[in-house]
Amino acid sequence: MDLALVNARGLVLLGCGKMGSAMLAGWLARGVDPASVWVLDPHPSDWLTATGVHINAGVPDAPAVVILAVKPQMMDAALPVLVPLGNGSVVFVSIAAGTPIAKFAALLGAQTPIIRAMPNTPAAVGRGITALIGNDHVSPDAMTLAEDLLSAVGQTLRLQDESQMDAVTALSGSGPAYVFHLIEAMADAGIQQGLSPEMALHLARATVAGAGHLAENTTEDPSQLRVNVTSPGGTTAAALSVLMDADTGFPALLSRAITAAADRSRELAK
Ligand SMILES: NC(=O)C1=CN([C@@H]2O[C@H](COP(=O)(O)OP(=O)(O)OC[C@H]3O[C@@H](n4cnc5c(N)ncnc54)[C@H](OP(=O)(O)O)[C@@H]3O)[C@@H](O)[C@H]2O)C=CC1
Ligand SMILES: O=C(O)[C@@H]1CCC=N1
Repeated sequence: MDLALVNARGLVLLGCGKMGSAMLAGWLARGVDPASVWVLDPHPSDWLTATGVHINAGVPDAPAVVILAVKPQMMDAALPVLVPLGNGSVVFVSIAAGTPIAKFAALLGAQTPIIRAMPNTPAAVGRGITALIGNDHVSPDAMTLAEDLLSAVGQTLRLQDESQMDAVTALSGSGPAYVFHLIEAMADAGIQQGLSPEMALHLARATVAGAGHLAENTTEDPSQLRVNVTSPGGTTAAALSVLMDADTGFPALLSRAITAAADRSRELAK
């Protein structure tokens, strides 16, 4: 990561809630100097205060990068304070769902380098994945800087077209919630089968975490991994006949869920 540039010119973080604090924790752990970070947030947490970053203080004239991490609905109210940094060399990186680059260009100035990014909450443990795309004013060095920052909290992936962002938001941005709900649902089903709540949650959490780790660390694709669990005529086959039902199984359900999320992302753009 180009810490020298961030540490020399500064990083401004607008909004330090769940995603902002997850990313900030990663940057500080990777050597970003707290004295080079300016955070704007109306209700700083105890954790944020203890980091030693500047909080709600005047921001530098030309920081290396500004990260926009407020809710999409708050952007109109929150952004005006940063308009003086637009139309210059300061790179803006927005992680707001559904908010197009054109909206930031309209608010910050048409010449502003703007990157739209979509991270996810496993960033809090350095295991996020962030998709990015920038406008024509983003130089290769600026894109690399944004990628370096976001790779401090996980993997990064460049998009070819901003229109892909709604699907990305629906799949990987919101996706951790689907997996957490899977854990909840598996645990509840285990309780129905007679396990204690503690044991059911323990088994469900470890199973999802272990399966995710295996899926990421093998050359076999997920469908083969599924087959590897499934003995002919056995218990897994019985479960999969329910989960793979064309009308009521996982594929149809997740298709509906991800379509709803992508549609909501498109709505937020309006
Ligand atoms: N959570 C997630 O999984 C993901 C979220 N995102 C995007 O990240 C952004 C932030 O989401 P998330 O972290 O979940 O939301 P949070 O509500 O946790 O964080 C937003 C933060 O912004 C603060 N804030 C509100 N108004 C202002 C303002 N005027 N100036 C500065 N800060 C302000 C809020 O303070 P207060 O709470 O006191 O109002 C809060 O601390 C959203 O745009 C979302 O779409 C993207 C990917 C994943
Ligand atoms: O729910 C949301 O709108 C945000 C964007 C992706 C994850 N959380």
